[in-house]
Amino acid sequence: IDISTNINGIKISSCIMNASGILCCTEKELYNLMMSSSGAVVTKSCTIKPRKGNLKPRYFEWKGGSINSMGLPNLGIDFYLNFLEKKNSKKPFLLSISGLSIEENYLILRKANISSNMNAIELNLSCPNLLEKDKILGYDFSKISDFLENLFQFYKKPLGVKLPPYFEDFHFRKMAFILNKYPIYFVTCINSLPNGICIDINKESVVIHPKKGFGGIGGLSIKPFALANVRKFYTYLRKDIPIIGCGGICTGKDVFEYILCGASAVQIGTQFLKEGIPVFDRLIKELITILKNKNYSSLNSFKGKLNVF
Ligand SMILES: C=Cc1c(C(=O)O)[nH]c(=O)[nH]c1=O
Repeated sequence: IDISTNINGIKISSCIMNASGILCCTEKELYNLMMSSSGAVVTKSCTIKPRKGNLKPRYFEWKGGSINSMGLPNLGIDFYLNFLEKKNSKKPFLLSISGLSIEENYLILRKANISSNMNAIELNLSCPNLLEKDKILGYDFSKISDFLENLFQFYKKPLGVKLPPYFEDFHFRKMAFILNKYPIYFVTCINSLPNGICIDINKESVVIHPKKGFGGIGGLSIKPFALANVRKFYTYLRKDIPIIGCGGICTGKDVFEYILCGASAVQIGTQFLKEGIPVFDRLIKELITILKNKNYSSLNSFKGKLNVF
């Protein structure tokens, strides 16, 4: 049973990897991922300078998943480029970047343009936890269009994008139309659902400190929306743009559902934080059991073949 995948030439031994942001910020975390069964290593979205992130509590788990307003804590682009230079592993690395402004993204990309050891950039267009005033870039179609137009003038290396969830067909068509104009290496759907709140009824309060308790929702409860985003982009994107699914994956069955919707690989966020490194071996085992029972030999046997009535 082959559960490897190929993202535009990047061969990934197992289609299951970590999601950006989860246990992938420090040298130790990146090393652990590099040595794990995660098919690739996705780094914490980085900025030009190190950031401490938001005040705590900034993460909370509930039965439906997680809420976070981390505020982009990371060690800065130079740390991640340096880690990539000195790593001695063949495992693919996706370097996630999330500048606080278009200009900062250009600065970071110019630095990344020099590095040879990363397999691709995952350009985060969907951080939901910046200041109230900041819109989610992924929802500003004209800004994105201009940004990508300028970006691809100078950035010629593999680059994919991480998108926020969309909910209307028009938005999927609009975003796919923009992305289809560029050499986009992959699309990761979705980032957390923006600006939810979770409540503690004993304290009669919100559960996280930043932004009056509003934060990105991840985990189990967002899976239906994430599957829908994968399916929509699988329908509207150029066939040569692979999709990486992300959102609420807890079991091998969930992984199967994403591939059925058209994903070529998946990323594990909240469940990875809950379970740690062993989550990858468990999901691989569960997925292989499902493929065996269904007599499928590889992902291509069923990828995108979701039946509709
Ligand atoms: C990069 C910042 C992000 C963060 C964060 O650092 O607050 N949380 C998310 O759920 N998604 C993000 O993209």
